[in-house]
Parts: sequence; structure tokens; C-alpha cells
Amino acid sequence: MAAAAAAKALLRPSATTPDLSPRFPLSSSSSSYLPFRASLSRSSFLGLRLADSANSKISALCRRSARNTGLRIEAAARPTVLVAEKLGEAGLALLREFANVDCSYNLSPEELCAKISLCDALVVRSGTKVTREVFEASKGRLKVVGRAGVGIDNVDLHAATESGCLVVNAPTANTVAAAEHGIALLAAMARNVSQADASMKSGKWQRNKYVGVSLVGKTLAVMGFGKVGSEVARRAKGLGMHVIAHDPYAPADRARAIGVELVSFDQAIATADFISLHMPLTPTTAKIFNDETFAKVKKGVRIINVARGGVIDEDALVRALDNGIVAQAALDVFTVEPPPKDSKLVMHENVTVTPHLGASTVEAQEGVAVEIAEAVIGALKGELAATAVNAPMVPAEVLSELAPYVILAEKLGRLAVQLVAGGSGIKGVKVVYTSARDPDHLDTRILRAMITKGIIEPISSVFVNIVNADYTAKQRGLRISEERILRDSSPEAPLDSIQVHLSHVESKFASALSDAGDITVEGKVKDGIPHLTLVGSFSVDVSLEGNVILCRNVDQPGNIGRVGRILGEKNINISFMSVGRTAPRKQAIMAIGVDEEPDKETLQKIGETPAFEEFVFLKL
Ligand SMILES: NC(=O)C1=CN([C@@H]2O[C@H](COP(=O)(O)OP(=O)(O)OC[C@H]3O[C@@H](n4cnc5c(N)ncnc54)[C@H](O)[C@@H]3O)[C@@H](O)[C@H]2O)C=CC1
Ligand SMILES: O=C(O)C(=O)COP(=O)(O)O
Repeated sequence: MAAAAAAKALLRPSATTPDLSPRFPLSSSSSSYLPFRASLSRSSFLGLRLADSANSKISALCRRSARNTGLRIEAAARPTVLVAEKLGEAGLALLREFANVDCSYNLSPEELCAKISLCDALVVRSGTKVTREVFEASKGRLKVVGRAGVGIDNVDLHAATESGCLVVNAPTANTVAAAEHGIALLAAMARNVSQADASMKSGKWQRNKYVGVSLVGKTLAVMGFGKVGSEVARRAKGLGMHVIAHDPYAPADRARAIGVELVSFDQAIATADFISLHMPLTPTTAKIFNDETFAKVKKGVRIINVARGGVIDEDALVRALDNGIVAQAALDVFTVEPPPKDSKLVMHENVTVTPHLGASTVEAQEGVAVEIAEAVIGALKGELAATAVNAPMVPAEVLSELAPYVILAEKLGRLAVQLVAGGSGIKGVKVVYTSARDPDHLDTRILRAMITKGIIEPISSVFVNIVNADYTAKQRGLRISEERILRDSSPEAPLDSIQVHLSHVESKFASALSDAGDITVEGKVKDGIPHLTLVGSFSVDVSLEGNVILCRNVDQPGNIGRVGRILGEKNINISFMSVGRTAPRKQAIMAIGVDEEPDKETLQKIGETPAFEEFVFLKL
């Protein structure tokens, strides 16, 4: 529950307040499909407005918690999910429980762009290009792209990240289907099954023409020893083949466990009778099989490609087939899909083709549909997806521990930036984490993202989430450095404190400057609630709920009463108050937590109080 709350805070655009869900006494199962969120923000991560028609017990809890913390509950419309390619029924049923589902297949790029600004999520397979234009056309509404399969080369990940859109895939459910298809193509190619079938159907009986080659004892090189590659290797060994593999990143012990030897690229292609491709299409693997490569293969090699067409230079393959260097090829995937009708490769008599059917089994399609529906629904609820492609994956237990610190981190960022005097410009941010645990084991990515969010959102129209935080900081020239300090405190908590320092800036509240001249704020988590514990060099202790007024004054009797009276006259509730001073009757900082936002006149009155040398109102 806490993990889910932390994740929601990470993903929503303007988490001005902690999500309340951890405090709701709900079982995770009862809450999992309820479209509820409580938030101060005008819209949640997905721009969802919360359903007002839902379970009244939950509504009451939301309202009560909302009153306690000054939160507002908003009613949300159901999100809209555009399913742009055929998806298994079980996945569609899950999506329909949670969202309005628009199944529109075969959209042109223009039609997709026209629809996308009305959609919170998009589900695709390999046939839809999710380009930068799509993200731009969504105008920020699209919050998750679900790829119902493995390869995400059809999604512009840079554009997704820049727009803060999460991309999730379904990496496991079609592995076996793809591996089985690889084996089907291997066997069909070796025994000329499709050619012989076509010949017979045209009325011929050509037994001598279609003599094949045996698999047993032959060497198969598996290029890319990941999920599919290793399943292909396992099956090929069952057929009595000698299997070698090339994968620069695969662990040798995994290969050894299957009885496969990992070899270099050149060794693999020079010794193999069959080469089966299972690497992703990336800038390094694009056209990795080209004229130069074919010049190094064993003459008469047979090639199977169930990965991506783009890893082969198709013109070079046609040349290699024509001159007999490659005896046969079996291809499920093509550089352009569908390939041109007159494609020499497709029409080649030594080539067996299928129209990207690797993942197309009934079982795999039901599997990927459910896998992607769950990931998309999770993301629409603001949870971090285990299969996120463009966001850090944080284990649930880590997230659960860090939940209150995630909220603290954002609030510290928000406080710090509001202390900057106009025109200063922020360049350097230093974050110091103190912990009793080995600081090297502290995963600060989500905390850094939230501090970035807290700093950037109040001063720009950009919304920042865990997907685009680092990118947005870089874009704005914000350098964020981190320091971890080992402190002798309770090792039960993951962190003792977080300090945010903004360097080389002027402050509108001079007392927020530390001795080193940085705007400094520090916070801790006490009883699960984030507290502000240091401003400049003044120790304070104010719970970070609602808003905060900071006043500097000379420590003398009556100041608390004065400000209390001004706020009381306007019915503004003080939630917390603390005084930090250098010494009795010397300079002091009063930190006052207020539930409501004082109007201009009230703030002016506080400012005009003679005892107050400076003051600032900070929105959390
Ligand atoms: N035809 C179809 O319908 C299907 C195609 N695929 C495709 O198959 C490919 C593999 O999928 P999975 O095994 O699930 O992915 P995976 O991520 O588990 O495995 C890919 C492997 O390729 C390796 N690799 C990366 N660069 C390499 C290089 N330069 N040389 C050799 N190996 C390299 C990686 O280390 C990794 O082990 C993907 O391109 C995927 O899109 C997957 C499922 C269905
Ligand atoms: O999962 C993959 O990478 C695939 O290539 C499967 O593609 P598909 O979903 O069948 O269009």
C-alpha cells in the first residue's frame, strides 16, 4: 500500500500533498480496482478525475482524511484507453473494467494523431508507429503507452520520456511462442516445407527437387541469448543440434546451464550451419548482417530471423542468397512491414516467409493482453510498473520504505525553490542524504526525481514525474549533485534526513541562507510524516502539511501571540508551530504550519508586524 502511494506521488503531475491511500484502512485487494484518489492537485498523474459514484465507505474515508489534511477529493471520469491493434479478449475485459476502451485498428498516422489527445493510454503491438508526432499531438494527456509484446522499436522512447509518458511492455508472455516459431521456421526451411506445399498445390509432385538437410549434429548459432534465444537453444539441443551462442551481455553460467557455449560474433558466424537471430533492433544491431558479415559466414549457411527485419541488410541478404553464400533464409520479420509486394527477398525461391507471426499463438496473445492490461491499469492508477521501459524500476519493498521520504523530497524541493529571490536563476542543487545504513546501498533515483519535481513545477508549466525528471533537469541546465553521509542514528529507517542546498542564489528570506551562502532546507520523517527540521542554519520542526509561514524575529515574548491573533481573525488554522533560535533573546525563526492559505491582506498584516524582520509564505 505504501509502495503504491509512493509510486503515485512519483507519477502524478503536481503532488502538492501526500496521497492519502496509505492511511486508508483498505485491504489491497479491495482497493485495487477502485478508481479513487485523493489529492490537492487539480488532476492526478493521468488527469483522472475521481469517480463520485463509488463505494460510499471509501468516499467517507477519503473525505475524512481530506478534511484532516485540507485535501480536496475530486470526482474522476473513467480514463480512455485506445487499443490500436488486435488484443486478446481477456486483456480487453480487464481494461474495460477500469476504463473506456476504444478499439480502433488500422488507423493511419493522421488518424492516430487526431484521436490521441482524447486518450490517457494507448495499447499497440508492433504494427503501430508511436512517433514523436503522436506524443506531441497528445498535448500531455497520454500518460502510458502499453506495448503488448517485447520489441519497443516502434515507440519513440525519447519523445515518450520527454513528454513524461510511461512506456510499458509485456516482456515474457510471448517468449515461448517466438521460440517455437523460430524452431518451426528452422525445420520448415531445412525440409522445404512451404516450397513443397506450394508446388503440390500447383499440381506437381517434385520429390527430387525438395530434398532437405538434416538438423541433427549441425551447429546452430543463436545470436542474442536472451529470453527467446535461450528457449530456442533449449529446443534445438532437443533436436540433437550443437548449439553455440553470441551475446555480449549474457551471463556465461546461464549458457553453461543449458549446455551452450558463448562465443564471439565472428566465431559464431564462421562455424555455424544455421544462424538464428534473437537480438533486439538497436543502433548497434541495425544491419549487423551485411555484405561484410556474409563474407565471413560458412558457405551454405541457413539463416532464421524471428527478431527484427532491421538487423539484416536485406539487399545484402539477397546478394548472399543469389551467390549461394547463404543457402536458405527463413524470415518472420522485415525492415518494412508489410514488405513491398515485389520484394526480391520475399519472392526468393530459397526464402521461407511468415508475416510476423512469432507472437501469434492463441496462448501468447491472451498472455500478452493480460500482461499489458495489468501494466497499463497499474500505470493509470499511478503505480510504478514492473515492466516500465523508460523509468527506473524500484522494487516494491524499497518503494514502501521510501514512501514518506518521496513526499518529503518533493516538499523540500518546493520549499527551497520558493525561497529563491526572483531573477536569481537556479543552476546548482546539492542533495545530502544522511543515513545509518550503508549509503552506497541507498537508491536515491526516486528521491532525486521528486526533488527535481518540487523545484521545477512551481516555476514552470512543465509537469515532472519519475519518467522525465532527469531529462527535464538537464533541459533546464539544473545540475543536481548528491552526497550520502553515514550517520550514527537508527538503522531501522532508510534515511535520517534529506538536505536540499541551492547554491549561488539570492534568497527572498535571507535567514534561509546557510553559512556557506546556499539556500538550505532539511527535512526528516517523524512517525511517517515529513517534517521541516532546518532552514538556513536555524533548527525548526514543523510538519509539512498544508502551508508554511517562516518569520524571522528577535526572540522575545508576544510574537507567537501576535501572529496567532492575525491568523485567528481570518479563521486560519495553525497546524504546527516551532521556534528555532540562535540563543535566548537573539535571532529566531518561527515556522508556522497553516491549513488554509492566508489572503494577501493577512500576509501583509503579518509582514507589517514590527517584531518581524522578514517573513515568507510557502505553499506546499
Ligand atoms: N517475431 C516476433 O513475433 C517476436 C519477436 N521478438 C523479438 O525477439 C527479440 C528478442 O526478444 P527477447 O528474447 O524477449 O528479448 P531479450 O531482451 O530477453 O533478449 C535479447 C538479447 O539480445 C542480446 N543482445 C543485445 N545486443 C546484442 C548484440 N549486439 N549481439 C548479440 N546479442 C545482443 C541481449 O543481451 C539480450 O540477452 C526482440 O527483438 C523481440 O522484439 C520477440 C517476441 C516475438
Ligand atoms: O513482441 C514482439 O517483439 C513481437 O515482435 C511481437 O509482435 P506483435 O505483437 O505480434 O506485433
